[in-house]
Amino acid sequence: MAEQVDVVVIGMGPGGEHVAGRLADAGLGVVGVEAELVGGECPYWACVPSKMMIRAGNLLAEARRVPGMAGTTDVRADWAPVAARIRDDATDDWNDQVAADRFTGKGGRLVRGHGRLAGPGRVAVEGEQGGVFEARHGIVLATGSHPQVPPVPGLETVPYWTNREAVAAKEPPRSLLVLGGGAVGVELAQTFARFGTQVTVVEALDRLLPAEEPEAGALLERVLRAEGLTMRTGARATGARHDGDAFTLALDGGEELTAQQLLVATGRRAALADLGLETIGLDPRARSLRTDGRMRVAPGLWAVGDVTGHGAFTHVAMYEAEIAVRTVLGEPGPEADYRALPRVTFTDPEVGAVGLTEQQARQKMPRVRTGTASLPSSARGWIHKAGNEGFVKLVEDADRGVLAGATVAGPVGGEVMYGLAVAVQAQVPVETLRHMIHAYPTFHRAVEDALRALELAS
Ligand SMILES: Cc1cc2nc3c(=O)[nH]c(=O)nc-3n(C[C@H](O)[C@H](O)[C@H](O)COP(=O)(O)OP(=O)(O)OC[C@H]3O[C@@H](n4cnc5c(N)ncnc54)[C@H](O)[C@@H]3O)c2cc1C
Ligand SMILES: NC(=O)c1ccc[n+]([C@@H]2O[C@H](COP(=O)([O-])OP(=O)(O)OC[C@H]3O[C@@H](n4cnc5c(N)ncnc54)[C@H](O)[C@@H]3O)[C@@H](O)[C@H]2O)c1
Repeated sequence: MAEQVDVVVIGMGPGGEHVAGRLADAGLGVVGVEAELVGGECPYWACVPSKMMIRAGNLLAEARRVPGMAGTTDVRADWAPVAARIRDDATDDWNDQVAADRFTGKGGRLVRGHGRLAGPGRVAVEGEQGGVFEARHGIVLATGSHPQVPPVPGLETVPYWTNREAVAAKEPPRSLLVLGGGAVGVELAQTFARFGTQVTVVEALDRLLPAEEPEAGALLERVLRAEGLTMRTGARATGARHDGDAFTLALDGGEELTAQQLLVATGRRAALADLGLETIGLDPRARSLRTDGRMRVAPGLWAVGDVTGHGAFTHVAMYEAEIAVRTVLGEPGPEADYRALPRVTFTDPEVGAVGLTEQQARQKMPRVRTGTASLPSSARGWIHKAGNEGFVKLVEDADRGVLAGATVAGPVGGEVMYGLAVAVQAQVPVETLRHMIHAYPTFHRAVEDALRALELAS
């Protein structure tokens, strides 16, 4: 016998927790189904602990920049406070009681177990608290994503790390192979290297962060090499093995790389395989769920977060969650709009980007102009000196005279990018940006230089 409720949310990561909490606050009878920890990947194994690691690594890097700028330092890295902070402050030793109480405190009902669709409007939950629920208003799918592991022969048999083991590490490995030079790979590679790990990054494509502007990947590769990391871009792994002590990756061309640990950071795959999608006529092998502007997948079924394929970011999950909430509650508001989607890779230099890259814009728009300015040659970059690498790149839809995208790499690049995100979202004319006053001597003044370069571009 199915239990009648208003809404069932499957997956209580950032997206699902937001939907479930807001709907419970609004007085609906909400069941939140969670197989692991309420809060999902972001607070326990991803954004939050990785940014704590990065903060610690950045402190070390800044201290190492003191000589020649402000005296002398004797820097001895210690992972213990990082591991303790992740265990105690970030994850409560991977215990979600606070998050669970936050949801039930709003009147929600948390059901721990694996949820699966069981026909239209029905969810079956496996687990001690399991059962079958019939949702009067509808069901929200927010099951997030899993690491995608490439079919490298031997890889499936070795005890590699994913982001989960990396953020839970009690000490940094002596040496680390990082397979994949995307956001996870470069953030963690740089951090461990700053704590003394010998790091080699293996990226199949010809540059790091291949989804971003090529200039960003080139800059990061240069900086990471200068920090002592080994880079193998354009390298395909053809085999993996582990002899009990060390991992070996064979590359096409015959080279073999060996290290104490191997981190696989080759992308994520939406968690859709075991969700009963076939019971409502959807393909369980789909890479993502197709949603309309109000996050609807089908009548009475919504999806938010990594499963929608609009960008595997917490801010996307929460943005979509709020739209889904408004849809369920019948509240007015704009539909989802991804034109000004911001991304920040928290390396040092930080890579902030919004909207389209130049290549994406050229595929969509008849006339594109770009303008780039170098940060070290701006007044603030020159003053900043050590650690000033970076640039601003603007991509203009030249027929409309508005920005289609922008990238800011450099110190606090993600923060500097915000002004440009507003410009992309609000379609501020480039002519208006050109006549703004940019405070002196800020990093964002390099935007003015990039606007000048844009004007000179044909
Ligand atoms: C190392 C790393 C660093 C990152 N850093 C950032 C960052 O700095 N900024 C940023 O914006 N994003 C970052 N991300 C991405 C971010 O973590 C995700 O985009 C975000 O967590 C997605 O939220 P979600 O709600 O869609 O899914 P998830 O966080 O994946 O949560 C999904 C939840 O659903 C549960 N679940 C799945 N299937 C079922 C089922 N059938 N039944 C019950 N429960 C189920 C899971 O247990 C999980 O708790 C990072 C990712 C990684 C890997
Ligand atoms: N700061 C942030 O916001 C942040 C940080 C980390 C992760 N994330 C999110 O999580 C997602 C997943 O991150 P990710 O870095 O795992 O994925 P990704 O898709 O960003 O990068 C994966 C990289 O691995 C490479 N690759 C794939 N197969 C390979 C192989 N066989 N050999 C060598 N390289 C291979 C790809 O070319 C790509 O460069 C990101 O796209 C992002 O949405 C965000």
